[in-house]
Amino acid sequence: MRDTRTSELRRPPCFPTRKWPRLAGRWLAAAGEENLCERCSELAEGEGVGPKVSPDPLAWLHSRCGLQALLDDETLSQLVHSQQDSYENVTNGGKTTLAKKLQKHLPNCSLISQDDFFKPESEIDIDENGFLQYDVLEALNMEKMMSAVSRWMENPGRSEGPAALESAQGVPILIIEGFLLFNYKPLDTIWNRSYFLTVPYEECKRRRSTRVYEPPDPPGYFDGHVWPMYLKHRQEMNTITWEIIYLDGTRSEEDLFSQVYEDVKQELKKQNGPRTAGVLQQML
Ligand SMILES: Nc1ncnc2c1ncn2[C@@H]1O[C@H](COP(=O)(O)OP(=O)(O)O)[C@@H](O)[C@H]1O
Ligand SMILES: NC(=O)c1ccc[n+]([C@@H]2O[C@H](COP(=O)(O)O)[C@@H](O)[C@H]2O)c1
Repeated sequence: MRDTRTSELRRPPCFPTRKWPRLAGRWLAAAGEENLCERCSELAEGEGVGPKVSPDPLAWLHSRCGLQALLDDETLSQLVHSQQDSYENVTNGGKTTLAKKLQKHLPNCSLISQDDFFKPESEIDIDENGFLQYDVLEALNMEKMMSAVSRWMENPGRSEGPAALESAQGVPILIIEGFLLFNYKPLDTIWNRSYFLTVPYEECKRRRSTRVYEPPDPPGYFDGHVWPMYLKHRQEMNTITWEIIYLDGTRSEEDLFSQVYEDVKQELKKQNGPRTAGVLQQML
């Protein structure tokens, strides 16, 4: 394979720029140039490799030219997934766990969870594979979530329970946790601190497989919808200009809590007034 070839491939939008040439090179090297038919070679050099959200450029090439993929599914799957090790993912990253622990330890702290604002199943779109499209902003009633944020801003602080009375002296803090916060423009200006929990593909998939959503994930849902949507949303986050603190979600719950707790305390020392912090998970 000529070295120049990978640099000529157009990067699918779902891959981070810095990783694309290496990934493309490894895929093509693994396929072997002799395995690419003439039409696929033309496509690779001309139109670019890969549909918008597929981690599977070779299969895409062959589907475009009418041939079947020459690599069997298992080999292709291993290849594709071996590239994801360093990818961050968002679902099951430990957002809720961390956010609840912070709320417990920070005085006068309120928590809003994006998960509470999913639309009913009857309003969720379905794609051509029959997958319900839950991992998109359109699946969430974001206007309702924004109303909850506005209500907190108008009257910061917890209103419920004796704990609120005990901690009423503390600076009001609002934690918003969710898997699609930084892609929602109306929230862009409200963050005082932004955290993004990341976990590698394999760990994310493992954690997701132990979790039961309503409705439960059908077979193939993680690779067919959840992961591609995550990659797409991460790509969109490339334009964000404010500081996001990335946290390795494979660290222990205690470690993660200590780091963010200390950081929030430092932030509180610097400024007075109501604070908002976003804990963006990771997906699922
Ligand atoms: N730091 C961690 N290390 C290992 N597992 C974790 C950690 N934090 C959370 N988990 C586990 O991962 C799963 C998802 O956690 P959760 O907090 O609900 O994630 P999210 O809100 O990001 O979807 C749960 O089973 C939880 O016990
Ligand atoms: N709460 C619901 O109604 C519902 C239903 C199906 C899937 N989900 C999943 O929830 C995930 C986001 O929540 P977590 O970040 O807590 O995992 C999405 O990946 C979505 O697929 C939620």
